[in-house]
Amino acid sequence: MFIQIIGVGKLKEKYLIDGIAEYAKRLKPYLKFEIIEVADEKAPDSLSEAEVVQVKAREGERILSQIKGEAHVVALAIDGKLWSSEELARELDQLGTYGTSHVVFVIGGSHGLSDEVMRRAQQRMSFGRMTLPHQLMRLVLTEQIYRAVKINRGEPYHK
Ligand SMILES: C[S@@+](CC[C@H](N)C(=O)[O-])C[C@H]1O[C@@H](n2cnc3c(N)ncnc32)[C@H](O)[C@@H]1O
Repeated sequence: MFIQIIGVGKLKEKYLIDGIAEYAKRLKPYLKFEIIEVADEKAPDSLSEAEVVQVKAREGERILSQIKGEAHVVALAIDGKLWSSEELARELDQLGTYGTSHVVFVIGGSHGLSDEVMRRAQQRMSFGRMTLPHQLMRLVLTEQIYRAVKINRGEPYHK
């Protein structure tokens, strides 16, 4: 299986870069894994509602331009469906079983994902009702993908 994560903005914090690199390395024997960073839209801190929609739309265009037609897209959204680690593992397993070999997880920028990206997504996954910084979300998601792989292979990992 080929799994991609698309995130907005360049990762800056060393601890996040190192953490993601560690899980990417652990994933390597099991599947093809890639993180794509699209540019974030430079904007002042205080924006009107219309400006926020515009920022999300521009970032959304960049995200959509990176998604291949056949890819199964999972958008990360606070109000999405809550999945346990076992459910994520099962979803990936089922997708693979029924012929979907390319899964793209999409994480929004600081204002979230555009409606266009949400419409492209086949599924919306929530990590709970708390808002996580989008860059930290990349690390948490990468670890959960690794956990899912270990669950599906029945291999030992942290409980
Ligand atoms: C800082 S959050 C954006 C917050 C924005 N107000 C919103 O409601 O989407 C940036 C991105 O991180 C992801 N994210 C943050 N917390 C999440 C959570 N608890 N579950 C799923 N995704 C989350 C989402 O993709 C979100 O678009």
